[in-house]
Amino acid sequence: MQSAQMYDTFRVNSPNVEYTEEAIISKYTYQTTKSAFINNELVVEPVDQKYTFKTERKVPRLGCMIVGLGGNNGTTVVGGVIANREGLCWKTKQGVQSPNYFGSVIMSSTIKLGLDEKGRDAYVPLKNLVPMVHPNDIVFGGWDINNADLAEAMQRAEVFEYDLQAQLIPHMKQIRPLPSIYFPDFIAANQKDRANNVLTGTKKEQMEQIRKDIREFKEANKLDKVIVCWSANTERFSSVIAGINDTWENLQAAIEKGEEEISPSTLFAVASILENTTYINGSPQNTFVPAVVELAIAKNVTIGGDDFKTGQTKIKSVLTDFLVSAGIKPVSIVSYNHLGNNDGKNLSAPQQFRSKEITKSNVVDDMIASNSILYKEGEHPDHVIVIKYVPYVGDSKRAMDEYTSQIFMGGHNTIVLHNTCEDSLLAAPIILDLVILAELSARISMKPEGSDEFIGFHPVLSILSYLLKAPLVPEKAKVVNALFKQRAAIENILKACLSLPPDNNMLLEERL
Ligand SMILES: NC(=O)c1ccc[n+]([C@@H]2O[C@H](COP(=O)([O-])OP(=O)(O)OC[C@H]3O[C@@H](n4cnc5c(N)ncnc54)[C@H](O)[C@@H]3O)[C@@H](O)[C@H]2O)c1
Ligand SMILES: O=P([O-])([O-])O[C@@H]1[C@@H](O)[C@H](O)[C@@H](O)[C@H](O)[C@@H]1O
Repeated sequence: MQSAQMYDTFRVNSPNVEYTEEAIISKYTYQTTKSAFINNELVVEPVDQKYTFKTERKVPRLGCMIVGLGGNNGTTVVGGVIANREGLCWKTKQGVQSPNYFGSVIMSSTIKLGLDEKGRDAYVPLKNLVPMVHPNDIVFGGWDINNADLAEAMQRAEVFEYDLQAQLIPHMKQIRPLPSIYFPDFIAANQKDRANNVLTGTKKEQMEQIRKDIREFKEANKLDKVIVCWSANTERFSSVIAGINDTWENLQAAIEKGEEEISPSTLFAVASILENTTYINGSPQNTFVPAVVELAIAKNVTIGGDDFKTGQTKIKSVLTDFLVSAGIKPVSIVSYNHLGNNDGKNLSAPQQFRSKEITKSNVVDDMIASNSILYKEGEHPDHVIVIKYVPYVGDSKRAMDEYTSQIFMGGHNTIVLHNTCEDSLLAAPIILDLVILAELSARISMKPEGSDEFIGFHPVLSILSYLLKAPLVPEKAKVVNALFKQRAAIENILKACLSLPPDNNMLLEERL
C-alpha cells in the first residue's frame, strides 16, 4: 500500500478553530514542562497554558529591498523569481530544466497532518498551512555600491546557465540598483573597484536618503509592506563603544555627528526601523549593536539575523545534534571551505573573515551544553573554521569537514564530508523564506487565557533561526542552533494557528 499521500488543500474540522473573513482564530493549549531543584531532587511538572491564536488572512502586496542587489545572491533571488513567475524553461546538456523553489523550506517542504482514512500519512505543503505571500508576487528592488543593471550583474555572477541568462536578460536589464552607503573601512579593500554607485553627504543625510528610498519604493509599487534584507558584502565587526552605539539616544547623536564607528549596515537597519520596515541581516557582522536592538524594541519593528545558514553550517547544525543526542562525543570539528565568488574575495581579508569565523563557530554551543554526561562544564570540542578564496571555482563552494568523536570504551569515529554546492543557489531560497516567514509572523498574534490583549512575536524574531547561522534572540532567550528543533518550532507554531497538536511521532495507532 502507498504509505503517504499529499493533499494541496485541507480544512480543520474542530470546535477550536474559526475561519472568519479576516482571520483564523484558534484555541490552543500550549503544553510544556517546568522543573525546579527542591530538597536535592529535580521536581518536574507538566504545565498547560491556554492561548487564542489569531492569524490575519489577508496577504499583503509585499516588496523586498535587497542591500547588495547586484551581488550573486541578489541577482539569483531576483532571476529565480522571474524565471518561476514567467515559467521560463532552459536547455542544459541534460535536457530541459524548468524553474522551481527547491531549497525553500516554505515552498518545497511538506508537513504531516495525521493519517488519512486509508491509513496513509497525509502531507500538505508547508506553504498551504496558513495564508502566505507567494514569492512570485514579491516586488524586488534595492541598493548596490556597483551600478551594473541586474542583467549585467547576473552575467558577472556566473550562477545561472547560459540559456536561462539569455531569457532573463530582457527582464533583468530593467532593474538597476539604487546608490548605496559605502564606507571603505568596513568591507575589504579589494572591493574598492566596485564602488561606483555611492551616496555622498553626511552619515545622517545618507541614512535619510535610505529612508526616502524605502518610502518611494513602497509608493511607486503600491506596496502594503516592505522588508529590507542585507545581502551585501560581509562587514568587519563594529566596536561597541559607550556613548556611540550602546543606546539609541547615543547612536542618534553619533549619526548626527558622523562618528566613524557606525557601519553602513547599521545605518540601513536604523533607516528601516524608522520607516517601520522589517530588517533582516544575512551577513555575519554585528549590525544589531545594542542601540539598534533598543530602537527596534521601542518601535516594535521586526529585526532578524545573523548570516544566512546555507551549506556547511546547516549540515553542522544537523550532524552535531545527531552525534550529541546519540550519546557520541564530538571532540574535534574542522571545517574548511574554498570558493571563488566576490563573497570569497571579500572574505579573504582578515577582518571580514573574522566576522564569518564568529558566526560559523558558535553553532554547536547549545548542543554541547545540552549533555553534561559527555562534556564537563566549560569543555568544548576543538572547532576550527578556514575559508580560502580560489577564483577558479567561482560560485561553486567546496566544503570539507572532519568530525572526530569519542565512542564506546575510548574508541574514535571520524566522519569526513566533501560538499560541493553553488553558494547563491543555496542562499536565494533562504532569502525568500526569511522574507515570507518574517511577513507572516507579523500577521500572527496570541492572547493568553485571562488577557484581553493579543500580542505579537517579540521584535527580535527568533522563529527565523532555522535560516540563520547565528540566530539573534530576545535578551534572556536561549539560542537554539539544532536544525530540526528550529524547523519543529516553525511547524508547531503554524499548527498552533490551526489548533493542531505538534507531531509527537508516538504512532500509537500503529504500534499497539
Ligand atoms: N551565498 C551564501 O551561501 C551565503 C551564506 C551566508 C551568508 N552570505 C552572505 O551574503 C552576502 C552576499 O553574498 P554574495 O555571494 O551575494 O556576495 P557578492 O559579493 O556577490 O554580493 C554582494 C554585493 O554587495 C554589494 N555591496 C557591498 N557593500 C555594499 C553596501 N554598503 N551597500 C550596497 N551594496 C553593497 C557589492 O557590490 C556586491 O554586489 C555576503 O555577506 C555573504 O557572506 C552568503
Ligand atoms: O553556510 P556555510 O556554507 O556554512 O557558510 C558559507 C561560508 O562557508 C562561505 O565561505 C561564505 O562565503 C558563504 O557566504 C557562507 O557563509
